[in-house]
Amino acid sequence: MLQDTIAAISTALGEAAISVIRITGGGAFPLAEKVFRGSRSLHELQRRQAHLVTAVDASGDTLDQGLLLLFSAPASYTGEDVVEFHGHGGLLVTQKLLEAVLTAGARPAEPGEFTQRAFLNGKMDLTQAEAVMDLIHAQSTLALKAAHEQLGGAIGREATVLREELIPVLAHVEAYIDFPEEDISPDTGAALVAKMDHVLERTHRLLATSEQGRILRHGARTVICGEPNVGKSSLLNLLLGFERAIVSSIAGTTRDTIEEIIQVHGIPLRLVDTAGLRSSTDDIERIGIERTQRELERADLVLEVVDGSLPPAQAKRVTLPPGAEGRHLLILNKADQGLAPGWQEGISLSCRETTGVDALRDAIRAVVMRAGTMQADHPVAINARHKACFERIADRVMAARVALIDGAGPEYVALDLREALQALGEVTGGVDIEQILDVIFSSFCIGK
Ligand SMILES: Nc1nc2c(c(=O)[nH]1)N(C=O)[C@@H](CNc1ccc(C(=O)N[C@@H](CCC(=O)O)C(=O)O)cc1)CN2
Ligand SMILES: Nc1nc2c(ncn2[C@@H]2O[C@H](COP(=O)(O)OP(=O)(O)OP(=O)(O)O)[C@@H](O)[C@H]2O)c(=O)[nH]1
Ligand SMILES: [Mg+2]
Repeated sequence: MLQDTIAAISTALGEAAISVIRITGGGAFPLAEKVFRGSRSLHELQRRQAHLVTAVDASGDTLDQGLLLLFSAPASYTGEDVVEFHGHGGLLVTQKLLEAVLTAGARPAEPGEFTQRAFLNGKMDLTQAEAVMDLIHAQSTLALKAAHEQLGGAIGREATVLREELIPVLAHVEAYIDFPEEDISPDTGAALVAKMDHVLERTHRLLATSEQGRILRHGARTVICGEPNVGKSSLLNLLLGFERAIVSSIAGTTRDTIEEIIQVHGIPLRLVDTAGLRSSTDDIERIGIERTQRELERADLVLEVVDGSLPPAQAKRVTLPPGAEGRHLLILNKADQGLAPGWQEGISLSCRETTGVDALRDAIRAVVMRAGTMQADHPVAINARHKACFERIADRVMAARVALIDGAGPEYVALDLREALQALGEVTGGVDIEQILDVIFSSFCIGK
């Protein structure tokens, strides 16, 4: 596949020690020849080694001095010829470098285009390409771990296992279409059902990681709620480690919801500070309170804050939406003023003296893990796209299973299995029908 040559600044824009410009495509080397001058001509340069060169613009004026790296296809990130220039990280110098590279004939790369090329050139499957972005966006240790697993091909390997289990089943069923005088014997039928059951089991295990995938990628939605003035914003600031939200002794200080990502024991939490819950006549405050109610409904975790220095009878407790009990923690704040008698449960904590935070972190981990969504020992975590594919796979294999048991005829069973394989191909982006034909005609023996 002949691709045009693209270039981009691959490092963040701004003042930095170093910036990297990447060029990929069939024209990368001739183009680099025009922009980079070294002690030797480019084609003599050792591949995959750093060489000190000078970058010049179209009129030969020096732009920067830096390190040049050449990767010859296919041994590169994209699988094409790749040129990297590592220059001085400055906004203007880097932009001028990119301009020089574009003037020399490259096209500006679209977002993700380097990785897209890596995928198109077979350097990685779709799940690995997705993992590159997960890795960059990871905001917690566990999210990072899951991204590394996926980048290493964990989901692709699962898909391969499922494919290798389904293809012989399909091949077997297809064989009966070609020989209509033969029926699928009960023994064969039972064996095929057993194989489908195994596929279903594996698929469901993968599907069970989708909640974990959502939390790792977007954070567990953690809503801090409670009456005005109990210290909700103080708790947000304490967990964040800096003064994000305004704290004051005036009740009703927080009116809008504030969201920040933190990590607790490697789990990303999307913390939401809310307006204190009370009946209010102030329109703006009322809207804030309604918003809090909505947040509570979609929360993965509710941190209910009360003033623990006051007796429980004086606390107006939050009404939790149905089903939220298991993902709720009560926080008895202001413990520095002494805990009032009567509190039966709850984590005593002082935002002022920063005590009780470790106990809170442990309790948060326990709740998120207990909810059954996070599996610390299972770092694979599918995303929403994978989930849709695996749901279709489970649905189609289930349909094939029913068709087989009902004696619907091999062509119906085959149709469902083909659809399952199609969905499976979509997971990794390698939909390939040839593979099935190959199995039928080479490894599968019909001459019983
Ligand atoms: N300077 C630089 N750093 C980078 C990248 C890059 O493109 N440039 N990467 C970009 O995201 C990541 C590293 N990913 C890479 C993956 C494969 C190859 C590569 O050359 N693969 C060849 C050779 C493999 C080998 O020698 O073992 C290949 O697959 O054939 C390079 C970078 C992170 N760091
Ligand atoms: N003694 C003591 N005071 C605290 C503690 N935590 C917060 N406060 C004080 O309680 C008051 C209210 O704190 P905020 O964090 O603004 O309370 P809030 O729940 O966000 O209040 P609203 O946004 O108005 O709903 C402030 O004066 C804080 O300094 C604590 O642990 N001990
Ligand atoms: Mg507040």
